[in-house]
Amino acid sequence: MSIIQKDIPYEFKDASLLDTRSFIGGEWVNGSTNKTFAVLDPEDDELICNVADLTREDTKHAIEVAHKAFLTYRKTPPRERRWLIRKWSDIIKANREDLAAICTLELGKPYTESLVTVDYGTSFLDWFETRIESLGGETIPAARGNNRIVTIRQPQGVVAAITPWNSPIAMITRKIGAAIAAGNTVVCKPAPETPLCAIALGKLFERAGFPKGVFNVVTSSAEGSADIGAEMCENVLVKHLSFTGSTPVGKFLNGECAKSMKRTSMELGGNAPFIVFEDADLDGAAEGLITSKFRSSGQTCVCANRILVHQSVIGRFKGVLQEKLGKSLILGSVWDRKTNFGPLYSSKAVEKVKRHLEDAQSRGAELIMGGIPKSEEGKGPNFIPPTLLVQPKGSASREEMAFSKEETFGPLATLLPFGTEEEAIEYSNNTEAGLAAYFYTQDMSRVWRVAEALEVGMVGVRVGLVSACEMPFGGVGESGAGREGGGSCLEEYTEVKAITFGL
Ligand SMILES: O=CCCC(=O)O
Repeated sequence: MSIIQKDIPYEFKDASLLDTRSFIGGEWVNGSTNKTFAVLDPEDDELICNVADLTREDTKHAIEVAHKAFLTYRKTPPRERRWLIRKWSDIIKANREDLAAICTLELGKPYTESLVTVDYGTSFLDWFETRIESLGGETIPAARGNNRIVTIRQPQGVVAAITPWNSPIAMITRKIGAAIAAGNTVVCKPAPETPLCAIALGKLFERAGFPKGVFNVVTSSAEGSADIGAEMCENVLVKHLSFTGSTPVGKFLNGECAKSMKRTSMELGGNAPFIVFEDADLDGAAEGLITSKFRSSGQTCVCANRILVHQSVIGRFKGVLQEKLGKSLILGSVWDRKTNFGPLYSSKAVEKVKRHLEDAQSRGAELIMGGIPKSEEGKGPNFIPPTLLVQPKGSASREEMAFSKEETFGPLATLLPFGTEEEAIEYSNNTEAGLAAYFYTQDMSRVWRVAEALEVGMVGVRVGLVSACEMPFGGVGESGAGREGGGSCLEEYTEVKAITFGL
């Protein structure tokens, strides 16, 4: 019998991937209290199912189990770890469609986009697999004479991972895959809105043949999340906390982890500028902006948030963008294969977009397309169409606009005019959250100048999408610390040990 309590237009090939239980030490458990929490379908806010609501005590148990597993797993030869990671990736690929359906169901992501998300998720495992056997140290001639120094890299121990709702597959493979590939064991707490993908990934992990306790999933309600986070920060068996989420929560967790000097990886908020210079290819820039701003309905931390267009081309750019938006984004049921633009994940997200839209309009921005739909338009409670505004020159200061201070995390794009390169850079850097930035120009000198001047961790030059398994993902300032993916992906989850030999 399916655990899903509503009708959906998708038939699972393997309904056993759907489960409401947590995964600890290779066992599927309901938790010590048997309490549950509701998971809702963002498309209509209807109940999907009730999932096990685990406690702090359950989390402590999961950490102990993961620690015990670590004592043997850390000795697994790299070649064997490689085959296990490969197997997990292959099994995920074999279940790609069902996994995408689970993502669509709990995140409201259009099914076709969910398939891409599954592929993005496995790309990390495939990338990590290639790095495992080269995870080595160095040989260093000692300056003091007859000594020789070598370094080795060892896994850290139990890694606790707190993963976000907006990318419930790839953020798990990106964190957990790297930690496990490097020889650690993991306790993962998925977001309360999207626990089902994590549970399904646990099922597929189990089938890949890893030892019990290497990957553990602790599900919890929003109310219980703080307690679970506290256990992860305070438990001395946890050696590394990896978090993707908001800056305030990340700063709090980082502070708590500092008390026991835990390593942390923090992927926090962004507020990405997107700059269209006067010499830009406007077609390319409009396509890049659609990808960057409207991918996942604007719900990623690297989505463009502050859009600057040179005052001499803003009129033309608006026309090109509007035309391309009308043609490229297809709204409809998230289960329809043609749909590529879906609802937001919750009413909380809708409220924020609404607030940013009203704020921009109250400061003089003109609505060009989209806006908050009236309830009788019947597109579902959390749906906001692609929304475009233009701020006329000379109106209220752009620094005062709500989206200049916090990321919208929704499909709202306001075009802001600017005059000089210096002005664009100054406005772009006027944020604590330096995660990603994008710009379009044909001038190679400007490419280098601007790329070097932007205070962010990732720059897209003439591209609207930078995310890739081989690119070090992460930001500067309050957008986080550490990098995920890229060349040092596994090193993040190891400790260097130096061994000095006397000859
Ligand atoms: O929002 C989190 C990360 C999304 C991405 O990897 O592009």
